[in-house]
Amino acid sequence: MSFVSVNKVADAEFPTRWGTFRILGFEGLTQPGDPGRKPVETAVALTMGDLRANPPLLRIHSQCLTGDVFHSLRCDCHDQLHLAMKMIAENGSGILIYEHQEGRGIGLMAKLRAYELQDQGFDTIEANERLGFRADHRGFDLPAEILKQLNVPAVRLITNNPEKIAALEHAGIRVTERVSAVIPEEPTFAKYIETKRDRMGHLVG
Ligand SMILES: Nc1nc2c(ncn2[C@@H]2O[C@H](COP(=O)(O)OP(=O)(O)OP(=O)(O)O)[C@@H](O)[C@H]2O)c(=O)[nH]1
Ligand SMILES: [Zn+2]
Repeated sequence: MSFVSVNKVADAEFPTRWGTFRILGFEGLTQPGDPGRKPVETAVALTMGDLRANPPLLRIHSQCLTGDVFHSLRCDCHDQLHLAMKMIAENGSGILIYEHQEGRGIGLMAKLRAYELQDQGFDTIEANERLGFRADHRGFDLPAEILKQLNVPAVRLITNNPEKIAALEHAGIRVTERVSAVIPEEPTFAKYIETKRDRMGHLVG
């Protein structure tokens, strides 16, 4: 287990365009000596409604400053984030965990350098590899610990990424259903989606 402890540090009302959530702040203290990990990792959970009746809808969203804030059309992140919030609000309950794993965990500056390489014709995986990274540096143990704190043993996961399902199951959270998170494609991110489908096994198209 990579976390010594995970603590809820805040719980407040959170009105949004799609409805009123609660916003919860979590701090996870990582195992000392865990290479490449910050001593404390944080994540935010937006929750709505009763989380215990059925396996709730869950979205784990990885930070994408360029998509989430600037609505970049290099990727589908912005629309996926808002689709998930809308789905949860329409369902009346669910959880969105927002993790600071910018650029699939390589960080913002490295992601921008990967953009430069993509502009030269490399796909997202090749660009990461040329910078000395793997295709994906994320782990999903913090969201799994947060779910345990929330007494949520099983979820209906909003994702196209089978790795997220495997990671949650491995961490002891049952995924009873996958809910698709496909966004209408823009020409500017067609190659991004194609690489996810053809090289990363994402369930799109
Ligand atoms: N390294 C890198 N990361 C990117 C790039 N574009 C977006 N990202 C990051 O990719 C992450 C989102 O991952 P995706 O592969 O789009 O989707 P996913 O979360 O694995 O799967 P879904 O649940 O289906 O959305 C965010 O952390 C983004 O910052 C890129 O060009 N290079
Ligand atoms: Zn993005």
